[in-house]
Amino acid sequence: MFTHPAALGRKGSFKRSAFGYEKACLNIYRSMESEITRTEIIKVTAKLVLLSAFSYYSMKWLMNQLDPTNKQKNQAKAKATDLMKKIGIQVKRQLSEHELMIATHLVDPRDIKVSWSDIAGLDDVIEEIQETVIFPITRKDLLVESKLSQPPKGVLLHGPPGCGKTLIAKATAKEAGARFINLDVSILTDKWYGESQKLAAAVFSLAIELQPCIIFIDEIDSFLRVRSSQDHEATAMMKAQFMSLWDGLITDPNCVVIVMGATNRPRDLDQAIQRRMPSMFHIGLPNRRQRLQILELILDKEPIGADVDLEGIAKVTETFSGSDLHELCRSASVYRMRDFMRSTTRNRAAVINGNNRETAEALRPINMDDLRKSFSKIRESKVRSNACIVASSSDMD
Ligand SMILES: Nc1ncnc2c1ncn2[C@@H]1O[C@H](COP(=O)(O)OP(=O)(O)OP(=O)(O)O)[C@@H](O)[C@H]1O
Repeated sequence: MFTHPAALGRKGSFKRSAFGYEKACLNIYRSMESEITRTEIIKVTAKLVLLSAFSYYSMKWLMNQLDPTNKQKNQAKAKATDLMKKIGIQVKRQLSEHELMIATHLVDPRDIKVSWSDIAGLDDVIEEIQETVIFPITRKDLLVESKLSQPPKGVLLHGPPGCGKTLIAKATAKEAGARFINLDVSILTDKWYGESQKLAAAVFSLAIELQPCIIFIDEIDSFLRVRSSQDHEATAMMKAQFMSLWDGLITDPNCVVIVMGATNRPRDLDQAIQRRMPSMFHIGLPNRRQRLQILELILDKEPIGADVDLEGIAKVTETFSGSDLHELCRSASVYRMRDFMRSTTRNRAAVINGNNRETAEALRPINMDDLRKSFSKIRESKVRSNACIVASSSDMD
């Protein structure tokens, strides 16, 4: 209990110290007696508020200056805002800076030039994708009662390179009228741990905000391959986090967000990922009938000579992917341009001077010889890269 010094005894040294103490207390009493005015309280409070605000913004500014990704974030913000304006996306809430970084990977549907009519020989796959992925998105109204007719939350396109996986993914986004995030996973893996986690979370929160939305991950195996004990701890945690965010989509039946992956090595994919991608489509090397359809499509609008035998080319191009067939036709087309340029100096000048009309009128159609030469060239380069090709250009005859 407090005892007033005046109440204490005043004897010897104790008397002296008690006297000092008494004096100090009296000073305190006096200062307490002097009244603190209301204005002074307001002034002090205002000073404190200003000081706190100044410290907060100074710290924030300092942190921004020290953040090495600050410039990148600002550029991403500007780019994403422009892109969303262009696409006509209006979000209900303010996007976080990580969501804006992911939004730079959005694809404007008007920029997707690929539709089903640009893909040949894959009618069965297209039909199945239409039934399982596209109609549940576009005809949601018809299927509102059913919990079983939701689009799958994961779709895997797998098969050898150059056979049309990316074409299918793009056409799916276009035909479904869905927003399309073409996720470059290096944006997640190149960042330090905390940042990667925020970005991974942003992928899903942005997709949910923009739904219906397709998150496309090309070469998904490089990101979500079988987990091993050699995985860096941060990588393992990142995969686990990605999967748990994905599970969030799966448990919400009304959410129309689909993760679509493409891979050349489906076996390298983690089993847990395969389970989350119940719709799997194999896009294999085209067979003879499919190769013919692809050649017909590629050369549809090109001038081709009467001697061109597409059946013959389809026959000998076993192990050619759609991409190889495209290259075969492109390089055949170069031969006719080369012939034209080498025939006269006037023609050469017409090409160099950009006289398009004169050049187009004088160019001969692509003939079988162009295609033969082109085939030999590609076959040779495939043999060099250890591809197994048994046919030769003479088999075309
Ligand atoms: N079925 C097809 N119909 C028409 N063109 C095709 C077809 N398949 C492939 N192509 C041609 O090959 C090119 C490459 O195809 P795409 O990028 O879709 O292959 P991919 O399977 O995704 O390859 P990768 O695994 O290397 O990414 C296309 O731009 C197109 O010119």
